[in-house]
Formats: sequence, C-alpha cells, structure tokens
Amino acid sequence: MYRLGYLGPKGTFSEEAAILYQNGKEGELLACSFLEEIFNGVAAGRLDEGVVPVENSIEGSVGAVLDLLAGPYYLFVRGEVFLSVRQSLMTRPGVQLERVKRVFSHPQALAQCRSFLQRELPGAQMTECTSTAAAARRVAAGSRPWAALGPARAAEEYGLEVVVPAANDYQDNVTRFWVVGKEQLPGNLEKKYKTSIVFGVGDRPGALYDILREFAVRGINLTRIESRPAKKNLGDYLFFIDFLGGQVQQEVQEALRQVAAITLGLKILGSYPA
Ligand SMILES: O=C(O)C(=O)C[C@]1(C(=O)O)C=C[C@@H](O)C=C1
Repeated sequence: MYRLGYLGPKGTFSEEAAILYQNGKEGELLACSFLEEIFNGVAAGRLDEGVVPVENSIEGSVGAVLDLLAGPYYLFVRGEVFLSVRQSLMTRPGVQLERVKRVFSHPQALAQCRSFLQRELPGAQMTECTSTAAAARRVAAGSRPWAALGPARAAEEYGLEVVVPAANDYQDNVTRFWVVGKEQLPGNLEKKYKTSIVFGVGDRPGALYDILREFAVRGINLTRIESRPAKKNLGDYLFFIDFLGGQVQQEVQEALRQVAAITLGLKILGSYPA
C-alpha cells in the first residue's frame, strides 16, 4: 500500500497538504515527528513519498528543506501543493485571550503572526514546537492559560477552542509544499512542468549571469531564485532555481547541459507538474 509521510502529529498544515496531494487515492498517511524522519523514511523505502514545506509567501524559504535536498539526500521533487494558511489562536475552552501567558507553535507560524503577538499578547512568552499540531496537543494536555497557533482543524483534533480565527499578519498567506520521492517522475511532452535545480558558482565576474543567460536565450521563464549559504566559507552560496518547463523538452535539456558545464555540482531536483 502507498505510504505518504508528512510532518505530524495529526492536524498540521502539512497533513492538509498531504490530503490535497493524495486527492482521494488509496494509501496511508503517516505522521512523522521531524523533517529528517520524512527524508530518512523516503530514502530507506519506508515511505513512498513525503510532503515537506518549501516556502511561505510571508516568511520565504524553509531553509532546512532546501539544505536537506541539496545536501545529504538524493531525493527528487515529484509534485507541489499550494495551501492557503490561516493561523488560528486556540486555547483550552474558557481561557480568555487576555489571560494567555504563553504561546506555543512552529517557528514559521510564530513568525507569520509576529505583529499580532506583539500587539495582542505583549507579555506572553513564545515557545517553539516541532509543528503547529504538536503545539495544540501540548496546550490541550496542560492546565495553564496557554495558547497555540495553528490550523483550526488542530483545535478540533485536540479539543481546543479557537479564540482568534486568523492571527496571521497578512491575510494572503500561502505555503508551498514539495512532494519528494526516490525517483524522478517520468516526463510527458503533453504536460506542463516546473523544474527545480541547485548548484554552486565559481568566484568570477559574471558567473551567475552566464548561468541565467542559458535560460534567457531559450525563453525559459524562471519562477524563483534563492541562495543559501553553502556552509563552507562565508560568502559561498548555493543557488536554487525553479523554472517553467520539464526535462522532456529539448530546450530544457540543452539549457541544463550548458548549465552543468559552468556550475559547481549541479543537482537536478526534478521536474513536476506545474
Ligand atoms: O506545523 C505545521 O502545521 C506544518 O505543517 C509546518 C509549517 C511550515 O513548516 O511552514 C507548514 C505550514 C505553515 O507555514 C506553518 C508551519
């Protein structure tokens, strides 16, 4: 039976993204405690695929996921899911907002509600958890005037009450998830794809320009470019690029061949339906 891993426990945004990706097909959703557990599970074949958050419209990239894909794991991106994210502030039934002394959540969720928290709960202490649902579970298990930030479905799952339905500072709050697996998706010329790659560049004038040029001259539209520290020397970066087009297309193959020749350690993360 098909197994899809996600950041648990039950009730996270990741679970919702996993449900959307599975789209009613048969299979099992498995809650993992950490991103590494998802990556390890897929690499070892315990999971067929895993859903991981990759970027948020407010907070930007999820650095840990980019680092795991660039570095120790040879996994491929096989799909993407966009999820509209509404952070609800939830407490045990009867606890009023004014009395809340401590707020638990995933660091991304706390960051998405930074102004709200400063404005509404200036005296409260923030505590990071492994996920929003882990935070909700912790608040439900205690007896103190605590709150959690996360999806309303986590409130339902753990018997909490939603006190503020949308505490995120920007109402347009979308998280993009990637679905990772051990093998690349087979391409189909009839379908529209997006492709993601990561590479290092040499230290010379125009190095990045030369790479971008290979896409520009072939009319390939880049949808994201992001740099992350290469974690060697300060000033060494890895670049992550997403572009429209799949490896089945000849111009994409040509661009990638040229780019491979002028980058350091090009890794193709995969082509997936756009
Ligand atoms: O904690 C969760 O609910 C998650 O699924 C993780 C996560 C993330 O890492 O970005 C997913 C979506 C939201 O942006 C907040 C948290």
